[in-house]
Amino acid sequence: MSRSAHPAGPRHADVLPEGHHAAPPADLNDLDPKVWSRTVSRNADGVLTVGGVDVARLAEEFGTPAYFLDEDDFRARVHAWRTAFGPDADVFYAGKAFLSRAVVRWLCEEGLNLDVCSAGELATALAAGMPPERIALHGNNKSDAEIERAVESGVGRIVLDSFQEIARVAHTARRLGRRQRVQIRVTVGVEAHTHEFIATAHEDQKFGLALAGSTSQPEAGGGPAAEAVRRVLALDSLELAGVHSHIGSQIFDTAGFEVAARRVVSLLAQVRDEHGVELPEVDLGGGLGIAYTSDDDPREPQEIAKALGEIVERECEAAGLSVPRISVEPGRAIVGPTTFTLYEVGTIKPLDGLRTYVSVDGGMSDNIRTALYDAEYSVVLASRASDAEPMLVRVVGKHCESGDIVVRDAFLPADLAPGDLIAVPATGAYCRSMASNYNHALRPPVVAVTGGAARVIVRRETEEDLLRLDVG
Ligand SMILES: Cc1ncc(COP(=O)(O)O)c(C=O)c1O
Ligand SMILES: N[C@@H](CCCC[NH3+])C(=O)O
Repeated sequence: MSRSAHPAGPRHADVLPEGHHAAPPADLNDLDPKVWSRTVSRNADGVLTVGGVDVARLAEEFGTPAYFLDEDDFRARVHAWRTAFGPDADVFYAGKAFLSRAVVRWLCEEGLNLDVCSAGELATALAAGMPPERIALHGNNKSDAEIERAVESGVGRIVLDSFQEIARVAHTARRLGRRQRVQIRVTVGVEAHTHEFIATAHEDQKFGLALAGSTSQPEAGGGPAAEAVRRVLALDSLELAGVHSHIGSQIFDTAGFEVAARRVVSLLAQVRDEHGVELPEVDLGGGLGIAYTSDDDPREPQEIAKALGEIVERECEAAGLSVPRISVEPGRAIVGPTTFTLYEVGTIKPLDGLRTYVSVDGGMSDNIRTALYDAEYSVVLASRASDAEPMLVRVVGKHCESGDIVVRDAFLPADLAPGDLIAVPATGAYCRSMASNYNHALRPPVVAVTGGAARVIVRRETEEDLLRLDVG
């Protein structure tokens, strides 16, 4: 990897288009602790380091693009969620955000449970030794094979998503001579303030069973969810442990969770009235937001645990119910901030009066979130510090797609040059797990860094990997 000498960059007038209002940060070398994991800093030479290892060395050893995961930060976040919710609640890490065997082992060591939503995630969890009773299986279209594998291996809960699935899980459990613990996924009718594609509790979408009998009576409890409860309670091979609600993802305020908790508790009260049964569990899902840029203001686990605990307690008290065991399923909030993606800068193309396009050696194949959700990211020059003027940039990938954008709007120093390394923070969630081989890109490795040492936990794909699948 070249570390070229840096030619004088364009002048300020070239790099900040006239009339552009976004303000560059006071110091482009700053690392906002909101968006960077806890062991990230710059060394005396201004080079970004994580876990005591500098990015020049990391790039040399592991290449770019690559995801670098701050293991201490991951463990600290897991611990914070575990202690915030305490022994009377359960925290399930949502494996869809990022899953590997190392991650499963860390979760086991730190006492977390795991939410999986496919056979592949379940296989990874079991292969890495997660006790099956600590696994929950999700999915709106679980296959027979997935249901069978889950029941057979003894997962702690299957979250039922449709009437058809109730019958299918019951049938499989009966055939295998098991009594399967289940929850019912309820759609509570909350409009989460997030991107449409990642909001999951409004009525018109594919997940869950609606609580509402009609949209004008969201609290009525006379809808499909109540019917699902009736059906599950009538089946010997199913044990109804509780209800589940997940309102969406990248959510900052707890108001939506409060409404969800209230509606879920109203269903518990109805179940008690109708069936004389108090369901022991309520899962309020995941979805807690993280800081992708300095403008984002995420809540701490402690604050979330307190708010959710209080609302469930209050509602249960009002309904005369004993308080169920609460569980949550954070994915992004645990792994998102732990990781940054390191890229090498290639082509730099200033567009007069607009912005400068900075092309990197990855793109939408390692981070689809910008293209898919208009997600915002930040970026810094990582291989050196610079006191050059700020230049408005768009960081783009190398794919054949004009929407191949990694960071839509950001500032980098105007002396940026090909061969520099730049780092995009907060890429731990839904980047490697949603990575693709578009243009036959090789998916980047995930490298865990701690205590001055780095090790690959998911290796980089090779051309042989690509060709092995191509059997024609
Ligand atoms: C059922 C369920 N639980 C948990 C999560 C995790 O969400 P997040 O990573 O935003 O915490 C998701 C994804 O949105 C989900 O669908
Ligand atoms: N994949 C999405 C969130 C959906 C998570 C699963 N329901 C993201 O990157 O934000």
